[in-house]
Amino acid sequence: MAKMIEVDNLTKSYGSKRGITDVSFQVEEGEIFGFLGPNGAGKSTTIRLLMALLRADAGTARIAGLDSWQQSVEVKRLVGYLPGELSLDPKMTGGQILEYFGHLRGGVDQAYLKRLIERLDLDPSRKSRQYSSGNKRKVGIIQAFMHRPRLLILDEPTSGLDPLLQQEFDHMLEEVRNDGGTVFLSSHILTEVEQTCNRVAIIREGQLVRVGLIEDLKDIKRHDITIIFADAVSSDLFKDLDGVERVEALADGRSLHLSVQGPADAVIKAAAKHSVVSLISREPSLEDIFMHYYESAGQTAREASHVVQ
Ligand SMILES: Nc1ncnc2c1ncn2[C@@H]1O[C@H](COP(=O)(O)OP(=O)(O)OP(=O)(O)O)[C@@H](O)[C@H]1O
Repeated sequence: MAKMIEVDNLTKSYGSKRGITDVSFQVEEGEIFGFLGPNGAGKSTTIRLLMALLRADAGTARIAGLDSWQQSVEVKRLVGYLPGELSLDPKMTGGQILEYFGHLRGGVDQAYLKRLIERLDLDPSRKSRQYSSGNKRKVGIIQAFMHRPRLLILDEPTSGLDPLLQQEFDHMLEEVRNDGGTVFLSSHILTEVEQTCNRVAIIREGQLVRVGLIEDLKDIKRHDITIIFADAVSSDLFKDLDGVERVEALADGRSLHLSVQGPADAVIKAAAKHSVVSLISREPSLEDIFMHYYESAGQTAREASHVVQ
């Protein structure tokens, strides 16, 4: 399959501040590729280098075989780009802004644009200064999709979108996938990337720590589960179960807090033998997951062994 994105040893520092170092990965045409990392990891820097909004200190970025920096005009033509922070003219309405982007690009199918506006439930008649951050994000998403680009580069596209709109956005990605389009999207939320992407690169402190299939993320996937029982239940009943890494008995004597890696099946079955008042499961932040996963002394070897393209 053709390579849509090829990044080779891309490096950028901001003076003495770290940006990204030696980042290399490839995205095939037709992939929905996730770029996952905690805040400040270097996602936006990588994306801005891909879009030639920044110049690399070293390394290259190519899109559809074109050099991002040398052939930036051609590159921008074939990409739909959603920046992390979109600045919109506060005096213009959403509709005027989209019309303006449409003129710049040319050839925008007006019926498709209208459908996108309806699907994301945007009121295009309001001035952008009146828009909430979620509405601004909608304008950004629509302008990225509106000319049906071969490649979508989306920097944290769903931040600020409510869950229903996130679902609609997922459908839009699915349609792009079915039409053979390619998507590169960044996120700091593991579950979000899991739901929409087939492959993922993980960046941490400016360096790639992994590139692989979503299925291969099982070992870093964790859940924090809190179970409140009707009566006291000993933590010993849970500590040796499959996937349980840690159990803590809370001060009320009836609640347990567990950190579970992988499926929670064994925990749920063990809990069901008792009277459960409530069970709350949440995904820890990527920062927490990384802190746990990479805290061992063999960090470098472990990271290096996972960078498989
Ligand atoms: N213009 C800049 N000047 C100085 N340092 C910067 C600049 N832009 C980014 N950095 C630094 O580069 C590193 C990577 O930032 P980047 O914005 O690429 O991360 P990110 O993964 O996109 O995170 P976020 O989701 O918080 O934007 C951070 O340490 C950040 O402080």
